[in-house]
Amino acid sequence: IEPISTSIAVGMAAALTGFLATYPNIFYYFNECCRPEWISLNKTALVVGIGATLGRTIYNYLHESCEPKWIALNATGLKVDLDRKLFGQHIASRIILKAVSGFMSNDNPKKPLVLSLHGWTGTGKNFVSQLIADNVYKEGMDSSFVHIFTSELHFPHASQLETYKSQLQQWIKGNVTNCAHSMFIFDEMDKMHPGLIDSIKPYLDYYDKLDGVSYRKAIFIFLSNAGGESITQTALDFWKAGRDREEIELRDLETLLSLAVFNNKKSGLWHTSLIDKNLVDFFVPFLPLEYRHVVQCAMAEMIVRGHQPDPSVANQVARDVVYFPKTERVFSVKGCKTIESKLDYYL
Ligand SMILES: Nc1ncnc2c1ncn2[C@@H]1O[C@H](COP(=O)(O)OP(=O)(O)OP(=O)(O)O)[C@@H](O)[C@H]1O
Repeated sequence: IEPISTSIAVGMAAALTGFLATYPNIFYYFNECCRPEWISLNKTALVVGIGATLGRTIYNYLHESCEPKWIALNATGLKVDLDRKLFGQHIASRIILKAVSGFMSNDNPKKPLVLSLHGWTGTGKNFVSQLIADNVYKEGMDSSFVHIFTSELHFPHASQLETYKSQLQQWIKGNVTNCAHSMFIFDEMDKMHPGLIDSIKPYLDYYDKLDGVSYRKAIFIFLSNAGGESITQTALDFWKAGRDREEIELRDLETLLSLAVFNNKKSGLWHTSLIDKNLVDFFVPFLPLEYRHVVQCAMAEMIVRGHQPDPSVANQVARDVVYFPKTERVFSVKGCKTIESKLDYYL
């Protein structure tokens, strides 16, 4: 390299850079990104963009959506919950686990899952619905995809039947459109107007789509006391015969249940075609609860409240409960329903 020309070249480059530095606009003329006000504008846009993306990510992470992250069956969890938390319901426990696991593992069900839970008051029908919700939805009963209807609360006036019908249909359609894996619980189903039950019938059927909406991944749970008396009679017959309650099988109750529920003209269910169209997948009987189950409920409640479970307190609570029939005093009149409040008195 020739030293004189190199020095001249370096000197000229330095002079040109110095000249350009005193006239920044010349550079901006060719490269507009570097103008200071644009730099600050771009910086602001960048910060806003990153903020928005981050915000959206955090929102999606924390806010429940109709995604597998939020909705997926924990089959082991459901089994454990049914085994450990639900007392005295061996038939219901078995059917529920089989029905829910089978349905949730099917990617392409032909129809929604429809369960009809029957039995005496306080025997665990609402409780089981909660256990199902807890093991399907991350948010459990608080999930925005779990919906509860109570006949007397939501549909109190028979005169407004037509309004209720269209509201209920819109509500179901809207929610299933929003999330196919929605769950609908209808409490006091036997008190629901037959016309209203009929209005939801299309959603329970084997349709691929209705008005562009598929209902096949939804879960419908109907709760009622219908059939409770005949279930109780069977349990009492077993007790009188000295037979173990766990020996009672679904087939011992099925016929009785259908006769009691579907031949009972006072029952809302009887008037509907839900039954003869076979839209209910499983009829689930709940047995009346005995003294020992009430003790178990009291013990469980103590644990829930963070107390050391005390058998003597649990027995005191169970002794305070009313049992029927009057002579035998085998089954708790209110099941485990009042145990929670009774416990306040003893703790
Ligand atoms: N079989 C059971 N095992 C454990 N706990 C139970 C059982 N049955 C009832 N309980 C307890 O009693 C409470 C009330 O029961 P639940 O509401 O499930 O009764 P239900 O059968 O739905 O009654 P109803 O027909 O009057 O609505 C539950 O929240 C639960 O704590």
